[in-house]
Amino acid sequence: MRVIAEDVYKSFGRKTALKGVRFDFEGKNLCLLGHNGSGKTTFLSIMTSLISPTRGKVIVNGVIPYKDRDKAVSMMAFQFEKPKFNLKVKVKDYMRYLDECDDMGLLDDVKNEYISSLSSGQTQMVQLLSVLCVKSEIKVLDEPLSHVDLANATKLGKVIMKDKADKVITTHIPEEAEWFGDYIVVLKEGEVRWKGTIDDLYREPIYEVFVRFNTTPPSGTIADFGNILLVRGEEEEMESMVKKGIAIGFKKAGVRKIYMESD
Ligand SMILES: Nc1ncnc2c1ncn2[C@@H]1O[C@H](COP(=O)(O)OP(=O)(O)OP(=O)(O)O)[C@@H](O)[C@H]1O
Repeated sequence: MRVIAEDVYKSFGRKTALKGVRFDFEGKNLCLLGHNGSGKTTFLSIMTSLISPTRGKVIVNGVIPYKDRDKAVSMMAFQFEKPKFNLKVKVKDYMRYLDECDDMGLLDDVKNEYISSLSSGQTQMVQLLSVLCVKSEIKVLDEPLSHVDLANATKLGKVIMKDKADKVITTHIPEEAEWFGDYIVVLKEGEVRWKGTIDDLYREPIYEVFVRFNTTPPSGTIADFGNILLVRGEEEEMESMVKKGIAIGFKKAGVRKIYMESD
C-alpha cells in the first residue's frame, strides 16, 4: 500500500483540524498516533473519501479517494471509532449475513442480542469484526480497541494483525502504535510531529523502565510517566537497576519517547 499526504489542510469553519500534513508511506501497516483532537479521524475521513481536504492532496495506491469515490470504496473497508449502529438486527443474523465470517467466539455472549441494544464495546467488536471479515485490499480502523476491555482488546488485536490486508490504524496509546504500525506518524494539533519506523524508534539508548509508584527516579531519567520512567543509558545499567530492585523491568523506549518530545 502507498499512502501519500501532500501538504494536507482541513478546516471546519474557523477550526483547522489538519495543518500541512505530509508523509509518504509504502508498506503494510501504517499507524497514526495522536492525542484527542489531533486530527486522526479527520485524516482517515479524507483518505476513505468521506470528506475532501481544504488544501493539499491524499493519494492511496494512486487514487485520490474523494475524487474517485467508487475506486476508493472498492479498495478500502473502514470502521470509525464512535460506535453508532442502531440496527434492530440480532448479532448472529448480522454476522451470518457477512459471507464466511468467523467471529472467533468473541461475540458468543451477545449472539442473541439486537445490535441496537449492545454496549459501546460490544458494538465496536461487531463493527470491527465485520470490517475484518470483508475481503478488501486495505482496512482502515479508527481507534479499533478504544471501547473494548483488556481481555477482548488483546484477542481483537491479534485478529487485526492476522488480517493479511494492508492496514491504516489510529490510536492514542503508544503501545498499540508499536504493536500495529510498521511505520508511525505522530500527529499533534493537526501537524506531523514525528514519522518513522519501529527501527528508527529503537535506535537511541533510551529505555522504558518499569518501577513501583513513588520510586525516586534514577540518574539518566528524562521523563516520568508514573510507573514508567524514560531513562537514557546502557542496557547493563538497566539490568543493574533490576538486580538492585530499583526497577521491575525495562524495554527499549519506543513511541512513548516521541510522545513526550511532542508535548
Ligand atoms: N465536523 C467537524 N466540525 C467542526 N470541527 C471538527 C469536525 N470534525 C473534527 N473537528 C475538529 O477537528 C479537530 C480534530 O478532530 P479529529 O476528530 O480528527 O481528532 P482525533 O485525533 O480523531 O481525536 P480523538 O482521538 O478524540 O478521536 C478537533 O478539534 C475537532 O473538534
